[in-house]
Amino acid sequence: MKILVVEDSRYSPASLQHYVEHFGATAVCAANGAAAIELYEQHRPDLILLDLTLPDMDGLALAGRIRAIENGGEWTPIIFLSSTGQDDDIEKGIAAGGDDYLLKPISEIVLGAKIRAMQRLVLMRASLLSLTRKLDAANQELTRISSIDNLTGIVNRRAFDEALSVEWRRARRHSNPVALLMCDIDYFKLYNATFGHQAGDKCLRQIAATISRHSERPSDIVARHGGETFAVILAETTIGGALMVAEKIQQGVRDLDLHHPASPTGQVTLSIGIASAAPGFDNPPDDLVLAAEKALYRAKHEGRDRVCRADAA
Ligand SMILES: Nc1nc2c(ncn2[C@@H]2O[C@H](COP(=O)(O)OP(=O)(O)OP(=O)(O)O)[C@@H](O)[C@H]2O)c(=O)[nH]1
Repeated sequence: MKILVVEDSRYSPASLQHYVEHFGATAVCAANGAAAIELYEQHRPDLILLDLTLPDMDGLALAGRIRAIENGGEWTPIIFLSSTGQDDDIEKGIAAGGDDYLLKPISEIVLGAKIRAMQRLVLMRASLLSLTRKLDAANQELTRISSIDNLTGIVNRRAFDEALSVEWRRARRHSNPVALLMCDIDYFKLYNATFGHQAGDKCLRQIAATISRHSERPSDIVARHGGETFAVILAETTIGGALMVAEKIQQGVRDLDLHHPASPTGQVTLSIGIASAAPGFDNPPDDLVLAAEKALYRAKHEGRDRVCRADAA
């Protein structure tokens, strides 16, 4: 334990330092406020013993300065040393950010007891801080896990809804369009029936990776929207831009050359519905989803393995 001892050494030569070291702690000594601040910044002690009367500044003011320097969540116990022990002094000391006080001349036994008590608090606080940090990390991991689809590793429907809503509001602020792609694997039921569920899962992972690879901008968000349906949010993208991305994705899937004998093309293909809209105050993001879904439905209806566009309201 490191203790910063701040007192005018002219009046109590080295005795406090002696006591502190007697308790197995390391003493760092300052004879005035300016030196105390410097040593505090340099050593970040575990405890401060602070005389109320210093040659260059008031002990109360120094306590306030130290509290102002501490980082958020940091807290160094301060014990004031008072020669009067008047209620007023004590009250002011605690109000200035102190935690306890000691009456001068200092009793070695009382000092030892207070150091032990503060040490307990410091240890408790450190373990609380470490627990809080672990809890924060666990919470972050939980949030990450709860937004990821287990099978494909891309974001899930819940995170998609959230992301679209955030993007929608951002686009409204900047008067930008938002585009949405709804990509659905053709005849996937038959794929599962032909090759089994495990092969179906593998196919879903490959399609997710291919869609992600061709959604190149950092702001593009690829999500698993449902069983074999994937959604792509494209920020600041018009219907023309969305069409280009959709065609790249389709080509990427064709290039995978996944054998699908039950499909008329003999390959795994995608049908894609695209929509783009400029968010206003009276068109919710659901309208964009609906428009892209309608376009996807048309792509299916018109024979699959194609991109259909719709203009959202
Ligand atoms: N292997 C696997 N299959 C899934 C998963 N989620 C959904 N499916 C299957 O995806 C199939 C989707 O079938 P449908 O909605 O009839 O669509 P489709 O057979 O692709 O036909 P179209 O979309 O009209 O071309 C169903 O058989 C689901 O069981 C999954 O996580 N893994």
